[in-house]
Amino acid sequence: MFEIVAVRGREVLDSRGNPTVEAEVELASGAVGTACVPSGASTGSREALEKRDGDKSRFGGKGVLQAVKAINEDLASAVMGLDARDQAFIDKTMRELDGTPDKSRLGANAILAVSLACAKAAAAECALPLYRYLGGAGAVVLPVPLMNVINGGVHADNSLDIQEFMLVPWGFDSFREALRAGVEVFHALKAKLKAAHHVTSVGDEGGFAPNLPSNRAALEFLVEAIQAAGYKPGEQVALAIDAAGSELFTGEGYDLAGEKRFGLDAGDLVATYEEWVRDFPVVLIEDGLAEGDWEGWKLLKARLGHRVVLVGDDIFVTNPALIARGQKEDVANAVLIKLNQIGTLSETLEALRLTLHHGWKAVVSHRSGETEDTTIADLAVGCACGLIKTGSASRGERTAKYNRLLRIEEELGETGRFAGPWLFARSAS
Ligand SMILES: O=C(O)[C@@H](CO)OP(=O)(O)O
Ligand SMILES: [Mg+2]
Repeated sequence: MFEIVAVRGREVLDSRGNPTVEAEVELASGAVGTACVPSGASTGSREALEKRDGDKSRFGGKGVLQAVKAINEDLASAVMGLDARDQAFIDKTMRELDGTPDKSRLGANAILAVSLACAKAAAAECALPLYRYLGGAGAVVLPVPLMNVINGGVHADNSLDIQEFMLVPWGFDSFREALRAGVEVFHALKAKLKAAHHVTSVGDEGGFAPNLPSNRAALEFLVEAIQAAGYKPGEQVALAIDAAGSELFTGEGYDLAGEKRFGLDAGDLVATYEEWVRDFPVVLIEDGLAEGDWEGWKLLKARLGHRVVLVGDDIFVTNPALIARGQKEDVANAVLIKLNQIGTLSETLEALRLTLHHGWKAVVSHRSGETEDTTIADLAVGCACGLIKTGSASRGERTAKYNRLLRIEEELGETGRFAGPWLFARSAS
């Protein structure tokens, strides 16, 4: 009954109003799995390739009809008849059919959509929720949400250099309470920004996008908002940033243009982060440096690795080979996990295994261009990694993931465990 009998692709829209790919996989039993793929703006150069039509007469060239065609023709005939539970074999078959290292012939967007739809169809046929299908009996850990409440960089039209300022509501007993605290801080932040005559329109991931005079000002606002909402900064709600270092790098140095600081070297930037970590409850820094600056990353790890979670996004692009190199060269202690950076579920699971087995942390992540698809919520619970990054609580494509986690927590009942307390305890020790 797990035999794949039909595969359909279609062009749908993402949260930025750009086209993206959806796939449906149908099994002999009639069970159907549907998956949409997201799309990034601050992409790593070594990410698997998202295929776009380039035909300017449709969506300014961003259409995905070629990827849809690849699903309906090439991928459909390759996976038809296979057992949907054989995820690794299905993904290997699609990879080999594509034949390129970056999945550029058929498109990583096409391949990932089919890969995820297979898993969802198989889970449905097993009558299991996706997180249980992926993670088995141990899938009981609810992740700490990294809530991006101030947007800058390429995700917003403002002067902030740092792409994401996030809340880390970890000092709570349940995901529900942690999310509530994050949302209350979000509202307190809005009131504070308004009172200071800043705009409260939101960026791509639903965080506010004010024109603050400096990155420190953003951190100050956040600490004040945590207090105004009645929480203890650091202990209950900590802070995190994604500097998106590759976007700050000009080829010669790093620019914090909003602060009028230009041509910084890695040492200057690391010193700046050290000051922020000293003065604010910043517990996690993602992409502190550019993807090619491995020496800079080593410096960052040596200086802050003992007390801060240092997450590699563009530098690793969810690629097992790059993660292995990063572990060998000791450049970070955590990895951002994005399904569409690598392009299949199996390779994503391999990246997760490699990361967690090495004692590093993994953060399952959305993209800045998202859809209503909630796969990452189930993946975060399924792999029990304890951390998810999926934006703020003011846009439907982000709340879809949070709401899915609320439902999973309810379903798990007393057996569910929120990761916050042990993450906090480990960082405090
Ligand atoms: O840099 C990031 O981590 C992501 C998601 O927040 O952004 P994008 O999807 O634009 O790469
Ligand atoms: Mg990032």
